[in-house]
Amino acid sequence: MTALIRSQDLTIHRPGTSEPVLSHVDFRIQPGEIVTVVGPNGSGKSSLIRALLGHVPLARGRVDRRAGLRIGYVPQRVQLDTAIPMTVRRFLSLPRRVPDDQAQAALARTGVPGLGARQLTQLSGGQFQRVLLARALLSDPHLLVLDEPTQGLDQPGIVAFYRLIEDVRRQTGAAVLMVSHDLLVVMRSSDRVICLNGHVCCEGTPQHVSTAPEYRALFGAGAEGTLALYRHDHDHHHDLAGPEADHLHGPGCTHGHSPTAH
Ligand SMILES: Nc1ncnc2c1ncn2[C@@H]1O[C@H](COP(=O)(O)OP(=O)(O)OP(=O)(O)O)[C@@H](O)[C@H]1O
Repeated sequence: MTALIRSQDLTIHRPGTSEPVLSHVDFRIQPGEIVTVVGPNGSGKSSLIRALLGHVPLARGRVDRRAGLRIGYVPQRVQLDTAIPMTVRRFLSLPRRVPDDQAQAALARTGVPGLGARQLTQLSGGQFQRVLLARALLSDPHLLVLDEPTQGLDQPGIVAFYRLIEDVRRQTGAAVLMVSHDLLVVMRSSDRVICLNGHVCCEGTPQHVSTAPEYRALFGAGAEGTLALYRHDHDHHHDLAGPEADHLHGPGCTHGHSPTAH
């Protein structure tokens, strides 16, 4: 298998119910690819990530991970016990002790050299995200998985963080799977974008997706960034001014298209 991770018909239910959170997701990520998952709140982005990592049970379908695959994961939320003082250096050695030179190299690579002695609670949001990324890089991963890595950052911080991700990909060759709400930056930085709303609504290269009329219908005319994400509704009809072939539907995609809708 050339893909690092592949899912077929991935379906997950809300725990203890038969209510689907995600249905029939066919997914794959190739070595070196940057793939970003976008979608409204509650659309199943984090659930997809967790299912691909094997952290939640599947109701149906399968996930295959390449044998020996090393993954560096930055979860959406990291609970810090602020009552326990912890330096960046110590944090980098959790759960596995790493030598000083590796810790320093990881911090340097993510643009925060010399922060080792700093308390975690004294970091800015952007510095903390970079420390999390440094920790994820310590295992020399084939695949970096980042769930909303730029939440809480301002616009320059977001742009700088994505630039860093691209640098890391270039330097290490690691593939990157990200969840993001930062549509404009996503469009610039990703090889492929997947739009979820309980199922795969559409996917493709950013260039392809951003020029498709269906993209404008999904994300707003002009695709004016983050706000546009909240304006689309996949279970409404989409404006169909172009060839429908430009808009790839996942299996189970239930929304219709109409030249007159919206
Ligand atoms: N452990 C859980 N128990 C019950 N429901 C859950 C659990 N985890 C997720 N869900 C539900 O599954 C749905 C998808 O949640 P998920 O966190 O995957 O969405 P998301 O797209 O990542 O959202 P956001 O953009 O807000 O982070 C939501 O309706 C959520 O309430």
